[in-house]
Amino acid sequence: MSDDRTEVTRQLGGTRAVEFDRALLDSSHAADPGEEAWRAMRIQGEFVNGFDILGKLGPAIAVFGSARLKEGTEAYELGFAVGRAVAESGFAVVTGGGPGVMEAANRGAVEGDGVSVGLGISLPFEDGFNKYVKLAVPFHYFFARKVNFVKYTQGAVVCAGGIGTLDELFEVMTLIQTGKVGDYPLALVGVKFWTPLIDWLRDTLKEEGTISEADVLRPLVTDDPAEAVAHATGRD
Ligand SMILES: CC(C)=CCNc1ncnc2c1ncn2[C@@H]1O[C@H](COP(=O)(O)O)[C@@H](O)[C@H]1O
Repeated sequence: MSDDRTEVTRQLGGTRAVEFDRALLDSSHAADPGEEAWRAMRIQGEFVNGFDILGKLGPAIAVFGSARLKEGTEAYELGFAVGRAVAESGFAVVTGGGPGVMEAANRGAVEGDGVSVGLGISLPFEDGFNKYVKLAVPFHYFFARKVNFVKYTQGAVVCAGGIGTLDELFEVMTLIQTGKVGDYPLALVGVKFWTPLIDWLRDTLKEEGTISEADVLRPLVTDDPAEAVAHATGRD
């Protein structure tokens, strides 16, 4: 591993940090209550570090997408085009800093001469930041990281992904629906990928009365990275 990679992996905290995080959510309450109290300080530190670094970022767009869809897939190509278009629009690209579509978007940001940011998460099986992240912000807690994603971006482009991507999409949709964030445009890239989800929201959730039409209509769904970025940046 190169020195750079060693450094970013170190920033993510290594194995010990992963064990600490599991301990936070351990419902057997085996931990010493005194230690638990100190864990709260560590969480606080994560917010302080994120706010300190990202507060100086300027206009930025979040790009969410699969950790597993690698170079050679359509999703990677789209992620790259999205990252480049975000950078060329004068916005920083903020991803989860990992592999797959996140790497593609950071790579596009570098290609577009833009600011390339990764909000990394320490995971038992992950490998540090992808090599296109130029500003690396390490997190140990998903919830602290999600606050920083939304707080420091003005909109999001969501590419094809799995559980993590859906978590990020529904986090944003919940915050919008409940008025916790105001104007935060959302664009979904990949008509074939996202249409079944939108149909399910409309045909099942809206039909059952658990969401409203506004919730269904909110995200733009497109195959065109330029259109997605114009929407997320509020320039459409
Ligand atoms: C190969 C592998 C699984 C590595 C995981 N390494 C990761 N590194 C950084 N962010 C991640 C990672 N896994 C999930 N995420 C977060 O969840 C989303 C991707 O999860 P998924 O692949 O859709 O479910 C990303 O937008 C990212 O913010």
